[in-house]
Amino acid sequence: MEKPGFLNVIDDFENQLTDKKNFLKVLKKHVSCYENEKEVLLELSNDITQVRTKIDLITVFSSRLKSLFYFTHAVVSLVDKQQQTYYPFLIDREALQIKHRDELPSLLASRFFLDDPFISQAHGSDMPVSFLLDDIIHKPDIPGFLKVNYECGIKEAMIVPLKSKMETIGHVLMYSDRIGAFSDDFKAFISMISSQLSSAVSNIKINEEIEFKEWVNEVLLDISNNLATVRHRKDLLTVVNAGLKKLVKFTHNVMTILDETGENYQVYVTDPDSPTQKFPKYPEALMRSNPVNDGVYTAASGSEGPVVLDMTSFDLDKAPLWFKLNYAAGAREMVINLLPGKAERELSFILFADKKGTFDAAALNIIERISSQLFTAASNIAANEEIVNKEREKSFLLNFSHDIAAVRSKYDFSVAVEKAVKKLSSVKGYIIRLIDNDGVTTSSYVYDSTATFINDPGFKQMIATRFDIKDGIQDKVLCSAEPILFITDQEMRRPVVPQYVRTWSDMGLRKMIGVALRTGSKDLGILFMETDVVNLPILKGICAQISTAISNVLVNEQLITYKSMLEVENDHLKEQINTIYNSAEIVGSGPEMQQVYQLMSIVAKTNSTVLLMGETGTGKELVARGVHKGSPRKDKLMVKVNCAALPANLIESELFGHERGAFTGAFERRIGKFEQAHNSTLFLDEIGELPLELQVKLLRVIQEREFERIGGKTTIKVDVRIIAATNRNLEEEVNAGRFRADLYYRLNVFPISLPPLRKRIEDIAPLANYFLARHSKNTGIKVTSISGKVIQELKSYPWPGNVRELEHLLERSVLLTNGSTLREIYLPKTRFGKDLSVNQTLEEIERAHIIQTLKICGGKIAGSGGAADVLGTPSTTLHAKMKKLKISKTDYLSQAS
Ligand SMILES: Nc1ncnc2c1ncn2[C@@H]1O[C@H](COP(=O)(O)OP(=O)(O)OP(=O)(O)O)[C@@H](O)[C@H]1O
Repeated sequence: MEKPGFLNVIDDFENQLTDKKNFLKVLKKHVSCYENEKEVLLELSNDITQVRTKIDLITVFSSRLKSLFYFTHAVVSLVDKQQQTYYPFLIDREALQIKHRDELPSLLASRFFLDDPFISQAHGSDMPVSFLLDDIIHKPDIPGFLKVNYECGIKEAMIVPLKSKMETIGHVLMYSDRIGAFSDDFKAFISMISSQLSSAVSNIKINEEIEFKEWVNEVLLDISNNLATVRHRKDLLTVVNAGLKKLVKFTHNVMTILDETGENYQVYVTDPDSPTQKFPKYPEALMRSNPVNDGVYTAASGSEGPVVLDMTSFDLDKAPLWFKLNYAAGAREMVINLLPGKAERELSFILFADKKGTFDAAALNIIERISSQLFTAASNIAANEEIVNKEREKSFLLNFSHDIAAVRSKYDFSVAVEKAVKKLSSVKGYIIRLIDNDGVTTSSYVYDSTATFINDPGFKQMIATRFDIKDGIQDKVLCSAEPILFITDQEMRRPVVPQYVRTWSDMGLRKMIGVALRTGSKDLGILFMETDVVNLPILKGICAQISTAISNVLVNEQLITYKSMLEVENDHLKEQINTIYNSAEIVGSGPEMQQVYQLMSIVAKTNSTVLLMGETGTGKELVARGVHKGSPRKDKLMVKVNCAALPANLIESELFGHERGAFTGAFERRIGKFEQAHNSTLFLDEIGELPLELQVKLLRVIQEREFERIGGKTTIKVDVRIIAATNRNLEEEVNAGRFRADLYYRLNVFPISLPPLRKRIEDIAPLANYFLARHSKNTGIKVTSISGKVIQELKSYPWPGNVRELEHLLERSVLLTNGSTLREIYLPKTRFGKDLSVNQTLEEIERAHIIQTLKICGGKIAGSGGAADVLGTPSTTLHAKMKKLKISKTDYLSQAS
């Protein structure tokens, strides 16, 4: 191998071969110099082959080479063949002459073109090239680092090409602040080690590449591990960026998602460090839905893998808002990658950089690898979000159903709805319209009281107006099982625009969702709400519950109205009862009579026919008068006809009147009771006694309210209210053929049964006192009280003649009494069969009384009207007593005495 150092020695040697002595001296010196150089070269060679890292190589330069030659510092640059550039690869920072210059970091990060006037002098050459900086520094396109070196005092530079397989892979750039540093020796020496240096550099580069790849893999693995734990969308980019920022020099990023239609995309998740956050329009950009054919997204669709976009090449005016904001934040290059994998809705991953050329092949490779991990993470998040959403929906609807279950009034309802709807964060306003009773219009029921526009005159008018259901909007909602979305702008283009749509437009309500409110198949109304985001399951759940609540509130409101109506009516009835009770002087306040009063008050005001039933003397006529007095006819006298009192032919005339000469003895025209009772009440007492032939005539008057007098031709129309009374069982009379069924049904419109006195023992004392007071007042006999013994006796008596019998008994007894207290009562003997003797034992009296009562009750012991009932004792007690007193059927089923 030829060694330039050795040749130099020969040259020197040749020059100095002047004499023999000198020759040997020179030879010796040069041989030792050569030996020394050889040794150095060998050592250096050894060192270079040991080089594994940049530091090893730096040591070669800084200690080994510097011990042989003078230079200030050396830099190894590498060539990027593809881009035709070179860039610093290895520097000895300590020795660097320009280490304190501000430009250093940017110079170290820069790339320089191979055709610049500096490197082009040596690139492609096999030998080192040195030159004075003064000679080239003023040339155009001189690289910046050379200028800085020059400014720092560097005077000379040497470029040593590094070659591998005939190709220049880089250069050693050596600098010196002295002219003449790069001697031929130096050049020859560095030439000799240049191929070793090239191998060392390539080894370092390969090592570095391997290490870098391993590191990238490690970082990606880290990201992947961390992504596996991400459950929430908001954490997604934080986790990704923590690793990705180590690998790619992007500034920030964002992910987008397509909507259900596949025609629009919007932000899925943003980088928490995005510089666009500072812009006022940031929230709008977050919410905005952008068409996929907006020019930017279009560039990515259809392409497999990441697409790099030069942001400066877009027309900003036409670009989507998010693009403008990112541009304004300094982004100049972006890469957009549609996430691989089958997702329901396409996701994209977008990264921004402030410098063009940031996203090189290596960066794109990493972005592509991250994208597939992102897809898996997003799928996990989507699954998690679905679970969380379902849970949230469930608990939301549960809370709402709790609130709604407590709703009783419209106010409660509006509070519950407002609370629930406000939780659906995106709702800007809502209104519930209910279908009116006419079934063809709707009216506002409740609306969002917190909305900003509620005081607007247009809104006020909208809630005060009834709108036709068939307006193309409301009917559309009511015909649909699903919520319907109305875009206000589109609806405004209808030929006929409903007034409320204009109000939506004026209020800035852009998108209105209409949902039918119905229970079962019955439509109640519509919920309109303005919202961007609709959670269909929640909306449907809310509407189902709202519908139930509305129908409950409406029913409740109706009940409250009815209740207050009933209360008013009840008060009125009570008043009427009092009037009737007082004016008719009906005595008795026991439950049986209370019921009678109740019925009287209900029927009094009407024109209904009343049928009074009850034993003789129970007060049927009194009640008839009470009903009349409580009726609007009270100002006219009630007319009474006793159907039992007259023979059939006379009753007819009595009822309908006759014309003169109608029959023998009819000397004058007679006005019948029906005519007399015109505009008043006709009381037909003892109706059960009415002869059958007259029953037909009566039936006609009752049905047609018209009749003719006997012998008369003109039909007389009357307005008569009929109250009939009987002590017979009319049903039995009908069955026996003695009473016409049709008349019975005509009369039995409003039956009132008067209880016998024995069934209302509690009324006996008040009645007795009442009659006593009345009688003593009428007769002037001052008997003012009744002894307890007498009251007891009165209570024990069965009163077959009822109140009338009591009234008469009191009359008689008062006449026979001395003193102011009635102490003796003269109950009819016949009822007990024989006089009660003072000689009788209590047991005998009791036995006789029970037998007598059993006889009156026809042998009936238990049940209504039975002896136990009359005696006011439980039937079991009566049975026991009868057994004890040896009362058998023969005692009471024989002829009643
Ligand atoms: N609850 C009462 N309070 C005061 N007096 C009463 C009461 N019930 C009946 N009387 C009196 O008893 C008598 C008989 O009553 P009333 O003529 O109304 O009975 P009635 O059922 O129509 O009898 P009849 O079937 O025999 O015609 C009357 O003098 C009446 O004033």
